[in-house]
Amino acid sequence: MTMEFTHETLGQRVLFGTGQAAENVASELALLGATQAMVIAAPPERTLAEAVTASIVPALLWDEVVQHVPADVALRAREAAAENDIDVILSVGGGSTTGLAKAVALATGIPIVAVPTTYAGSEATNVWGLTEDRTKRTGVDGRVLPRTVVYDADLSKTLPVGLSIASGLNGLAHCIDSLWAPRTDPINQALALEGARALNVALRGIVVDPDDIAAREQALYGCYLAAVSFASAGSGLHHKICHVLGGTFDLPHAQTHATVLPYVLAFNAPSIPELAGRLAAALSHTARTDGKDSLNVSPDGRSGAYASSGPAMALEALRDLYAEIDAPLQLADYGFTLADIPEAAERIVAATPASNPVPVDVEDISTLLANALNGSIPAITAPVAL
Ligand SMILES: NC(=O)C1=CN([C@@H]2O[C@H](COP(=O)(O)OP(=O)(O)OC[C@H]3O[C@@H](n4cnc5c(N)ncnc54)[C@H](O)[C@@H]3O)[C@@H](O)[C@H]2O)C=CC1
Ligand SMILES: O=C(O)/C=C\C(=O)CC(=O)O
Repeated sequence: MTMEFTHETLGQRVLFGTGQAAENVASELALLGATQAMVIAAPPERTLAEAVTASIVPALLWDEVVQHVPADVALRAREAAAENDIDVILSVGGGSTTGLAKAVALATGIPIVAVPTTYAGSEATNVWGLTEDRTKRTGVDGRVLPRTVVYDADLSKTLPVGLSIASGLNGLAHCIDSLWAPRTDPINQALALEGARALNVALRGIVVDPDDIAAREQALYGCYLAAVSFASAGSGLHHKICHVLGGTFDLPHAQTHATVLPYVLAFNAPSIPELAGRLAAALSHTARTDGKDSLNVSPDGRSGAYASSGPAMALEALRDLYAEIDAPLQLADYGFTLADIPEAAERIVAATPASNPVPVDVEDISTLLANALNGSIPAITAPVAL
């Protein structure tokens, strides 16, 4: 099989160290020559933000953070940045906080130093999102890619287990969607599969002991790889579904990603059997912690022990993980209703990339959403042609 692709790697500094966020933030701000910072942190993350900003330059604290970044919230933050001569934005929080920092950077070009406290991964992408008139718009712009990411596993220890699981599955969704997204290639697939392996190990560890720092570190490592693969491969069907559910129906981001993922995998996996086999290996509960494949799958996934049954194995492995970590399974739990399906399906089909490995129509998406509404993941029954 020949290989031909164009791959772009984003330039970013990553400082990874448990218990080292304050020190790393101070040194990164000094490196940027910052004189006046805007520290964006939502009220619940204020204590975390104070801990990591104890020894930095003068700072304006901004705490109006709203999920999916409503346009009016972004406007107020941009005005505050301009009025206060801000020359660096420091975000301390989840994807919503990073997202607001990106909205300011998009308009001003001010560099961001991101300190993530969830596993959403926004800190490692050049993707921005803004919501207005019940519609979430996303775009790609180099100005929003944080200059530096400071990862510190201590900061996610306070994330409740349920949210840790949902957020980690948001990361896993980046990995899985990257296997078929518009710019998928062997490099971002490799990053995505290693990200999936790390997140699988991490989430199983966090449910057993939320204070397990090694598991929290694996989660951050996995979510970074997930985000890098997603930024490179682009938004596939899964992200398009979640953007409609979040932007138009205001469903919670991480929980929506977590809930929808198995349904999208069941839909697309039969069309990517080799990659699905490698995904099954990555998600195996016997996956090795040293990153080496514990199952017999060849580099191109074709001649492995179960490449021919890869799609069913991948779905089974994902279900096994979901059962073990008590993952969310139905959209009804988050306010989505049967009456919402027609509008959602129309919007999703209009947004889905033509490159999706399975063509989608309104009927397919309505069925997928109806299954996700009530928590019935379809089995993969169709024979897979190799
Ligand atoms: N542009 C991109 O590449 C990406 C953007 N996003 C965006 O990020 C947003 C969702 O981000 P999430 O992180 O899922 O949610 P979030 O940032 O809204 O946080 C969820 C909740 O967790 C709390 N929280 C955060 N860190 C905590 C901690 N360490 N301890 C205790 N509580 C904590 C927050 O206060 C909030 O109540 C969405 O708007 C989504 O569109 C998400 C992924 C990628
Ligand atoms: O859906 C995701 O997890 C990734 C991208 C976005 O959420 C886009 C955004 O709103 O920032």
